Amino acid sequence: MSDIVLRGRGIDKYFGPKKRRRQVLFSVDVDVHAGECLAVIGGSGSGKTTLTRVLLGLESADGGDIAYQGVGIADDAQRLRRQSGLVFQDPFGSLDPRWRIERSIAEPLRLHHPDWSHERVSDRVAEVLRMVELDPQGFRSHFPMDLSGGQAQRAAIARAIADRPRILLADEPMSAIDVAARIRILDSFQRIRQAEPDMALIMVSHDLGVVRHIADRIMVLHDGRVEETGTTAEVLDAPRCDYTRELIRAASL
Ligand SMILES: Nc1ncnc2c1ncn2[C@@H]1O[C@H](COP(=O)(O)OP(=O)(O)OP(=O)(O)O)[C@@H](O)[C@H]1O
Repeated sequence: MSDIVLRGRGIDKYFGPKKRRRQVLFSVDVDVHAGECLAVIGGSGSGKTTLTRVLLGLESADGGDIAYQGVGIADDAQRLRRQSGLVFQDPFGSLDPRWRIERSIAEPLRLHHPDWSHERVSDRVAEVLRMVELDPQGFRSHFPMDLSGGQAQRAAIARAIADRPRILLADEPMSAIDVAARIRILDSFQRIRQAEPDMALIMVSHDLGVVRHIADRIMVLHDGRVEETGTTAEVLDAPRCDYTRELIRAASL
């Protein structure tokens, strides 16, 4: 398989004050390969969000090692932050309500590439808006409040990928969006993956239909422990664990 871009070994995480400390991740091992979509699935509270935040250095781990492109993230957190994009459940939380969409997408580009001309920034904004099927002509001058939830999520995705991240984390990106609008978001992710074949996509999702559609591999978490990891077909069509079978059965109800 392709290169490992992010590797976690023995990741432990605790929450809470000293006396009531509760462990939420138990010695989790995870590899994320360049260019793949790794889906992280599991019941509510199983640790999906915590694991992905720890992997990207947004939260500290209490045990274990995480390396980005072979370098421990404790020594180089800045580089990982800069080379990762984040998409969350609520798109309006990622877009400043006072800014037009153009500015929300352009701002990180200007920050990271002070040498880029106005035209170059503007061209990249248009390019990423087209990737998520938002016509730059109209949408670049809209404010978030002018957009539907699905459009706002696609604008948030455009913002997250504008600077060509090596890793894109999408945490339940469709769960707050109407069912009818979800397909365009999935299409946007597919288009981005084609345009950026080395970018790794880590997708946290409850929706096994979405996962089957987009993921190459799946990691199943249960109460902070890895139940199984395998290709999408292995995990969804021939699960090895009872817990995975339960998740699949529940999803088909
Ligand atoms: N900041 C925090 N402080 C204390 N406990 C936390 C914090 N964040 C998460 N937890 C706890 O850690 C456990 C794992 O939470 P996490 O959000 O990672 O699970 P999840 O699988 O993403 O859940 P969901 O699918 O409901 O979003 C849960 O018991 C949660 O209550």
